Amino acid sequence: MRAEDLMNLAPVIPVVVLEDADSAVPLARALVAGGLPVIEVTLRTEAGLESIRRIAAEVEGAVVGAGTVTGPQNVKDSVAAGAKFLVSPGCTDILRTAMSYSGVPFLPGVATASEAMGLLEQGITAMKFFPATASGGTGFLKGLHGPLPDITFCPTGGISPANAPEFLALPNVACVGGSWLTPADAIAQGDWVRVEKLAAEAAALRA
Ligand SMILES: O=C(O)C(=O)C[C@H](O)[C@H](O)COP(=O)(O)O
Repeated sequence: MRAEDLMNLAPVIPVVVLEDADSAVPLARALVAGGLPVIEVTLRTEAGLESIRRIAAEVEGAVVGAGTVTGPQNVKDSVAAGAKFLVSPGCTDILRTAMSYSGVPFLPGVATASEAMGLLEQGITAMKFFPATASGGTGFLKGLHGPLPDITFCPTGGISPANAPEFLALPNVACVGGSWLTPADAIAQGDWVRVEKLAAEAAALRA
């Protein structure tokens, strides 16, 4: 699968931060049931890799990937755990090389025209735009579409149900990412019904 194909699977990629790997499977099931099969589990917490492992092994229909990938070891560990894609907040030469050889699609993070051009020079055309609202939001993406029409973005960082439609309407946006689908209190309470409802609302953002 190419990164572009991954981005077309659903309008929203939930960015999930898990403190307890026991929450991973029911949480992922709720997201998939709501219509969001692509799930990014961040490596920010100790439970991240184990959560990826369990979702990859147990949740039918889920396409689980790793977020907060910042170096080659993260790439190796994530793929070994079963990650089907990789997402990074920014990109360095070392990280790009590791992701390129990972065998799975990846979305390297960029926030400037030069960063995007650096990746384009390497043949990379799918990128995360991060942090999206703080770095110029839809105005930035509209501006970049003129000179760099071949890049497709997944804006993440500051996206909400309120502003997601504006981003999704842009020709160079295939999907958005966000943490709003999996609120920390819902996870702590095991409120999977709420997570499924949030996912269903997000899935309907692009009919
Ligand atoms: O952990 C990572 O790899 C990141 O790059 C950060 C996340 O993508 C954002 O934290 C999500 O942003 P919010 O939806 O505004 O919470």
